[in-house]
Amino acid sequence: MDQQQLKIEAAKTALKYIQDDEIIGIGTGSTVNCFIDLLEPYKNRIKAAVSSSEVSTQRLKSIGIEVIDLNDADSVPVYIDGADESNTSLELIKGGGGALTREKIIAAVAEKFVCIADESKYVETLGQFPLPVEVLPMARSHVAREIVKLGGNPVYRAGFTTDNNNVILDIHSLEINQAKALESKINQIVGVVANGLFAHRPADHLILATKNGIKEY
Ligand SMILES: O=C[C@H](O)[C@H](O)[C@H](O)COP(=O)(O)O
Repeated sequence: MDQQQLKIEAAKTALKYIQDDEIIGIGTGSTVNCFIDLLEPYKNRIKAAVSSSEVSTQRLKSIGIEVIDLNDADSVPVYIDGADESNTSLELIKGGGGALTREKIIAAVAEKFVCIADESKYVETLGQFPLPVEVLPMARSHVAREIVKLGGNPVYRAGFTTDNNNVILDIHSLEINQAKALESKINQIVGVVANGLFAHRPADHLILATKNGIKEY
């Protein structure tokens, strides 16, 4: 099985979390796209979706699923999203697609956060994938200098603007052993909107598609 097939297998396994007449939270990225592509037969059972990006919103609408504002959602029982890395505690790095802030907000609201991923995402130590940080444009250089003080190597994601009209710094060369502490430290830098560490709010479940089958944590 290639990586794309593994993503589809992870997405299929997550279908069991769909409950009739409930609002579902939908993340962003190629793995979540596989999940959305499986949702058409469920569209009359799902009450509505809340979405973490304009791209996912369009994809959901194209198959006839209503997307509502998170402020109008009375509850979000389950949130399905991918990740760039997960460690064994289900702490994640997210934001490779730049959707980290809205993803973090939906994950905070959701009762259950189910992460779907192929085996390449499962790591012992977070940080090989550059950590995305969403930053207000005018604070870009300031935040970059502060990140250097924390030992990281920030790289401006040139030509990319988030759905919130901000920019992304991708932090290279971090070995993340204390994810919660680092998440908090980066959040304290003025100008940071959010960072892609999901440690204070890790996933509740991880569906990992491997060449030897599905593993659930
Ligand atoms: O901003 C993007 C999200 O955090 C994605 O969940 C993450 O980048 C994983 O994406 P993919 O499923 O394409 O590897």
